[in-house]
Amino acid sequence: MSVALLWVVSPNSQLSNCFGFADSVRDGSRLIYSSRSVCRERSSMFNCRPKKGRNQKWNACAIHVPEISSMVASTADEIAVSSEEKVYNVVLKQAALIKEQLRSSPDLDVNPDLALPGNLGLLSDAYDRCGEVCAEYAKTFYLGTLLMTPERRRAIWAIYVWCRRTDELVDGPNASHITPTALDRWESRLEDLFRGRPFDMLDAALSDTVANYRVDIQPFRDMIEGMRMDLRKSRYKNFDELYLYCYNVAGTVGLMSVPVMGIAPESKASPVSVFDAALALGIANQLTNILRDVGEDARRGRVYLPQDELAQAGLSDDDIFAGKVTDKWRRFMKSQIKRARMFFDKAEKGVTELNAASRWPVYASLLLYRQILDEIEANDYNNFTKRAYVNKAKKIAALPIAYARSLIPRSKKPLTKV
Ligand SMILES: CC(C)=CCC/C(C)=C/CC/C(C)=C/CC/C(C)=C/[C@@H]1[C@@H](COP(=O)(O)OP(=O)(O)O)[C@]1(C)CC/C=C(\C)CC/C=C(\C)CCC=C(C)C
Ligand SMILES: [Mn+2]
Repeated sequence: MSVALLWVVSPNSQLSNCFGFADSVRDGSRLIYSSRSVCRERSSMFNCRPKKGRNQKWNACAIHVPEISSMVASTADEIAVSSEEKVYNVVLKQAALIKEQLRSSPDLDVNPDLALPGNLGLLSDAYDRCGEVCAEYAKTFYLGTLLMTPERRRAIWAIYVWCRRTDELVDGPNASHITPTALDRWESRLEDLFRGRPFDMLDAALSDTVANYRVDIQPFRDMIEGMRMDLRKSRYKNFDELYLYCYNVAGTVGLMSVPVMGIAPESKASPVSVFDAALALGIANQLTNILRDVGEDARRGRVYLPQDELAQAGLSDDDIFAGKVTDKWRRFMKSQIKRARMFFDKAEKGVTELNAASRWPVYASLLLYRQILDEIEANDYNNFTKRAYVNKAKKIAALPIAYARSLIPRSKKPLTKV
């Protein structure tokens, strides 16, 4: 006989609340847990974790938050490890690396000159080239990086360029020739550059960056895994699967960036909560990207929206291919937008914990990307034939707002205490 332990860990307080035990848990008429099967509701706002009781093995935890949760179900006593849990383990590892660094050299978050002296000129050219690529592909973001210290700025450019090149493998002009083997080769190049053996000058810039900052290889490997997912998959069963994809292709960017951007020395937030906020920004951006590109992706035979949520809304792939904005579609989109906004809200709380000079580009990208959701609404949810975009005037207006917000001191109530 198994029971459900209703366990909620609030991400903002790290307080755990046990809500009690049950044989079955229902949300209205929907059974979300029964003692005969293990069903776990996942949510990003509430970390549900299984706990062992004194005599009982608690099989599940459950709390239903319809807008942000999805279900991972398995049979018998086995507990399926959700994507959120897998990703959270990566977050914990990144936070541990930063903590270790703060312990060993609390005042020095950059180890400035690990580069070989003879190569400094070449290295500087390599970083300059990264800056040029960044300016070409992401002008606003590039402008934002100019406020950062020169060391941080060039390191972020190097990360940007590696991410852009990785994305181009599956999204660029040669995408149709990209095979899993090509991605394996890209991954061994990554391993090499982390060992100080870069393949080309752009890799050399990243090689130098990862030698100078506590940047872990795992998020980079995971991004390549996201690209593999794009090669083998064009449907996502539920939000759990989509969450993993979003982590791989975008949440990873947040995890790579925090060690370079730096946590403010006066921050009282735990490194875990800052990485968690960075992860949330990546997830929010990717969810927004998916909501913006529904029509475009469908024309490439891809549907990133969770299949189970579509079905619950009475929709199917055919409705997406038909591309008709109906009330059902509007309702569905409203709930998807709501979830994306929740991730943005979570991310926003973390921005002020970053080093002051790194906040502006992050805030700017958050405000600009979040506005795409407003534009989808303004288009009456027609993301089949209309591309939601933020016009130049709105973009320009967002920049001083982002700047002003990045100057506001950290909130008195930190994300989570250390
Ligand atoms: C300040 C800032 C934004 C820093 C990030 C710099 C950086 C290294 C960016 C790399 C971005 C990149 C090229 C990712 C490859 C995969 C990809 C294309 C992801 C999509 C980006 C949007 O790009 P676009 O609109 O051009 O999409 P299309 O290719 O046209 O479809 C993504 C949607 C996600 C990118 C993810 C981020 C920008 C997350 C950034 C998070 C942080 C910097 C963490 C901030 C820290 C806290 C505490 C909030
Ligand atoms: Mn897209």
